[in-house]
Amino acid sequence: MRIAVFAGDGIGPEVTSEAVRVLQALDLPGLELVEGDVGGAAYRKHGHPLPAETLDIARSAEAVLFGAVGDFDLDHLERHLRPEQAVLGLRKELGLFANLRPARVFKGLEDLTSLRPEVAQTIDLLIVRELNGDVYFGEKGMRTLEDGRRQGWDMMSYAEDEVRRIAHAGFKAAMTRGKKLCSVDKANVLETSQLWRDVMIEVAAEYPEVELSHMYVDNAAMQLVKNPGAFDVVVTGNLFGDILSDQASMCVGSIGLLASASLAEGTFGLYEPIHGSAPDIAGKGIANPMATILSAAMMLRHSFGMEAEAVRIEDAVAATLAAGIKGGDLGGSAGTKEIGDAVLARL
Ligand SMILES: NC(=O)C1=CN([C@@H]2O[C@H](COP(=O)(O)OP(=O)(O)OC[C@H]3O[C@@H](n4cnc5c(N)ncnc54)[C@H](O)[C@@H]3O)[C@@H](O)[C@H]2O)C=CC1
Ligand SMILES: CC(C)CC(=O)C(=O)O
Ligand SMILES: [Mg+2]
Repeated sequence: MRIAVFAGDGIGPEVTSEAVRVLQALDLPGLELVEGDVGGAAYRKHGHPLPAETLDIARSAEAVLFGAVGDFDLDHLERHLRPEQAVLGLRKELGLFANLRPARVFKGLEDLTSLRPEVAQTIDLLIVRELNGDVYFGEKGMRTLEDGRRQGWDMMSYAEDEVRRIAHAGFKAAMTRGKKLCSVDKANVLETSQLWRDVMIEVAAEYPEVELSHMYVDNAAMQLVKNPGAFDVVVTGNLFGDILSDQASMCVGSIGLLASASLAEGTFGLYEPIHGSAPDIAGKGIANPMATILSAAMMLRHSFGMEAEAVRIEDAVAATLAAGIKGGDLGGSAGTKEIGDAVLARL
């Protein structure tokens, strides 16, 4: 079990080390953890946020456990050298086009979410976000116009095959869950979204058991707060999925709880919390490591077929929360290590 561990910046190393402790406690056969530099930390050491040796480590592994990247002190750098390029680069280079972001309410947190408890407790949804296209990877630029105004642009585009493969990922996920797929787009104004919608309808014919619906992204943001229990699987593009998943995290209590898996066709995957490097709390030992610990559980399930071990981790996290052990993000006072200890004790 060769796992690449890329902790990154800010709270990345703090939350990743707790997830690593959990993996080590499981006594997994042949577990081998290989660390690599990413993000601002890698830029400071190697002059690049995603050095070639880091990419090699990822390619030599069966899975990547990723913390977070981002360093406001490096915002002056040219875009291709900024820390965030590490995670974008890994997603692109490794062909990780499907980003699975589950959100459900843990027992004991029903009244801590940003929703009414009776609304919050209905949430059990999965956002399937396309991860290799859209405005993040389209042609982009900045120029100064003749009249001196600056103009910036980022091209939004999807090719049919890119939509088709994420559509299949969405329908397949729906088949393992409640068989409802809501495709979120902005087809009333965007050509990209019209193509997206056309392809979703075409692929739906291969999954007659799944009920496909369509929703504009602005309405989806509203419904996520009004009636989140109505969603089962949401399939959407890179930008909309990025935004809606942060929103979904607050519907279930905190961004410190939302895990993710970034997948290609096979069993290889990159697993990371959905949050960033949180510079505002970095170095204080107060970040919630649960999202990263739950990402490790997703890794065991998907990349190594270890369902029982994944469930053990998820149960230990749930039991920790049910016992009232919470970080500051959930109104509690437990620190990063204390939460890690509590999860380990319950394993
Ligand atoms: N995948 C990645 O590596 C990502 C990187 N970023 C980068 O991270 C940096 C910070 O971005 P922000 O917009 O501030 O987003 P962020 O997700 O890092 O933080 C947003 C807010 O949530 C809080 N938060 C995040 N994770 C938490 C945790 N585990 N426990 C408790 N509180 C937590 C933070 O303290 C902050 O108030 C930027 O450089 C950004 O580009 C942002 C998102 C994802
Ligand atoms: C660098 C960003 C695109 C990362 C992010 O916000 C995310 O993937 O959720
Ligand atoms: Mg995001």
